[in-house]
Amino acid sequence: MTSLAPYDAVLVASYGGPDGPDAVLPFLRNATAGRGIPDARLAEVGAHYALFGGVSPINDRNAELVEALAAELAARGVRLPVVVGNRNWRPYVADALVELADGGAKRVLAVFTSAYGSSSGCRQYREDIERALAATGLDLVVDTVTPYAESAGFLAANAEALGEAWGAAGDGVRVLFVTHSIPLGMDAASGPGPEGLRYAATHRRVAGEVARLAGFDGDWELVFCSRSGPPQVPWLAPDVNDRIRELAASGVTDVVVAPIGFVNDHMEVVYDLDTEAAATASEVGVRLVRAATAGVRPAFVSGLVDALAARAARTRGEASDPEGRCGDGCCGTGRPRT
Ligand SMILES: CC1=C(CCC(=O)O)c2cc3nc(cc4[nH]c(cc5[nH]c(cc1n2)c(C)c5CCC(=O)O)c(CCC(=O)O)c4C)C(CCC(=O)O)=C3C
Ligand SMILES: [Fe+2]
Repeated sequence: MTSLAPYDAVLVASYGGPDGPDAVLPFLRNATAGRGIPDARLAEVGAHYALFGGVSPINDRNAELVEALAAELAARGVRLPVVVGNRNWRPYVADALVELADGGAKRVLAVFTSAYGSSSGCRQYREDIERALAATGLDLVVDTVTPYAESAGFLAANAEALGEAWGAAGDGVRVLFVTHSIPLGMDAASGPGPEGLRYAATHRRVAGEVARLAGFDGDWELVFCSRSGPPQVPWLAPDVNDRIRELAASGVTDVVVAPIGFVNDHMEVVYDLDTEAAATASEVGVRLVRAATAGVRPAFVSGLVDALAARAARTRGEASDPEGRCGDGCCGTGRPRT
C-alpha cells in the first residue's frame, strides 16, 4: 500500500523553458543571470529556440510527466495534487507553491526533473524552493527527494530505450551515453565528500549499469553536450560532436546516442542531439540512432512514485536508512546571482 503521508501535495520542480517567441529572451536572461555566459552563446541558444517557434518542448513533456505521476499515484490509491514549478520560466516554483497552499496543502514533497546530484541539477532546485518560500511567506513545509539516477526505475527505463535503439542500429555500433556538460569546478563540488566529482562518476556508473541491463556487450563511452560559458573555463569533455567526428575517422559507421543525463526530450535533446549531433553524424557519414529518454515510461514513472513513497516513509520514521536529505557538503554551492 503506497502512502505519501504526511505530505498532501507533490511539486515537480524543473528548469523551465519559453512558451512562445516573446518568452525566449526573458527566459534566457533568467537562466543566465550572473553566470558569465557570453552574449554570443545567448544569441546562439536563442536561435535554437527560434527553430522551434520559440517554444521549448520541456513544458509539454513535464505536463505529461505530471499527468503520469498523478495517474500512477491514483492507481495506488493516493489522490494528491501534482504540479510543476520552474526555476527560469512560468509557472515558477513560487506560483506552484501558492497554488498548492491555496488548495489547502501544508506539507509538499518535491521531486526534480533532474536525476543527478550537482549544483545545477539538485542544489539550485533546493535553493529555488527556499527562495520561493521566503518570498511568498507561505506557511508550508517542503521536503525533497534525493537524486534518483541510480534507482531501479530510471535504470530500467533507460535500458529499455537503449535496447530499442541498439536493435535499430547496425553491427559494431558504438554507444555514446550523453549528458549535459558542466564546469569541472561544478563537478568537483558535486560531492558528497572532499573528493567530489559525483556528477561525472554517477553518470559512469549509470552508463555501465544501463548497458549491462540492456545486455549490450559492445563498446560504450560517456560524452557531453550543451557546453557553454567562457572558453577559458574547463568543462567536462569530450563533446558529442567532436567524438562523432573522431569515431568516423577511425572507421565507426553506427552510433547510438543515449541521453541518460536527461529525463525527457527538452531542448538539449531535440536541438543539441536530434538537430546538431545528427547533422554532425550525417556530415561525416555516420548513422546515428538516438535512444529515447525515460520520459513517461511506466518503469520510470512507477520508480519515481516509489522514490516519493520512500521519502514519505522516512519522514514518518518508518525507514531505518538515514538517507533522505542531501548533506551539507552535497551537490556544490550555487553561484550567487547578481
Ligand atoms: C546539469 C544541467 C542540466 C540537467 C539537470 C537539470 O535538468 O537541471 C541542465 C538542464 C537544462 N538546461 C536548460 C537550458 C539552459 N541551460 C543553460 C546553462 C547551463 N546549464 C547547465 C547545466 C545543466 N543544465 C550549466 C552548468 C549551465 C551554465 C550556466 C549555469 O551555471 O547555470 C542555459 C543558458 C544558455 C547556455 O549556456 O546554454 C540554458 C538556456 C534546460 C531547458 C531546456 C529547454 O528549454 O527545453 C534544461 C532542462
Ligand atoms: Fe542547462
